Amino acid sequence: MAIRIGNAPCSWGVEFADDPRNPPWQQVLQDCAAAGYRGIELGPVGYLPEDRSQLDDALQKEDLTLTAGVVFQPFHDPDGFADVFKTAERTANALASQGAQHLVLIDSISARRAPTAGRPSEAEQLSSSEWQGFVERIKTVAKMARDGYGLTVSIHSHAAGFMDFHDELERLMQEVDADLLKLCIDTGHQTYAGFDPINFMERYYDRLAYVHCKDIDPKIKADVILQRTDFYKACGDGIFCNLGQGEVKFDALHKLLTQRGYQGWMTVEQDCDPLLEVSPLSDAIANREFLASMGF
Ligand SMILES: O=C1C[C@@H](O)[C@H](O)[C@@H](O)C1=O
Repeated sequence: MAIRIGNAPCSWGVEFADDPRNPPWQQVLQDCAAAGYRGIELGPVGYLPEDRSQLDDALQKEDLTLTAGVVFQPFHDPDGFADVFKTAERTANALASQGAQHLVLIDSISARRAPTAGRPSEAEQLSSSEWQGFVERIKTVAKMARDGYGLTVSIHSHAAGFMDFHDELERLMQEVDADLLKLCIDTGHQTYAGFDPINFMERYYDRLAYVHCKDIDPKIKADVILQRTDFYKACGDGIFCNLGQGEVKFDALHKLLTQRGYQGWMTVEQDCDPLLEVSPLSDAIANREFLASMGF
């Protein structure tokens, strides 16, 4: 199996399954296939049909494979964990029923962290007991998905959550068993957080399970850091740009992945705000063409 390229519903602005601004899911599958991708992520569970045969038919119609799913939820919040766990189980079930391998865990955006996205030295830290609970909740979900559904579970750092900056990801890697928790590198979020995703990937290559491809506009990043802009405004300002137009070194990514013989999916994600003037289909086409020009 060579490197295969997929996309994800968030590139069409889909972040919450019940958001009335979401495009019809059939449209997303159709666009994704038309733009040249062979795989699609699940998106927030409940957006794509949870009925197995309905989803089967829809994927087959577009010649798409379901690749992975994210649990983008507040792992930092002990009071919300029952809901997080239920969402994770539904996601794991939907993935396993389609034979998708990857479950990706992401601590969602917190009001305590959004104001300091991109600025590790100013960001509020979890207390030591909060951190312990946070790690336990990640482990609990990972065990459920690995042992109950046979999935490969990885952590994904994300701007404005409590698993974002280099030291946090490093600490988690050290504290959680490699058999339980793998790594999903997101080239955009790690660049936004101020560290080099390719270096980190190289260091932890043995734990690399899956890759998300995003790019970051360096001028907008510099400006949001200087102006102390919060995460939401940074997204609205267009910090996540088309692949190849930002500072991520996709040539180095290609070199590393091919040298190491990476086999599996790599997913393009270009988060967009559906309230702005966006063109997900043309962005998806441009991103696929760019990756092809890099040898992917
Ligand atoms: O993996 C991801 C899931 C998305 O829904 C999220 O908004 C995005 O930033 C991301 O990296």
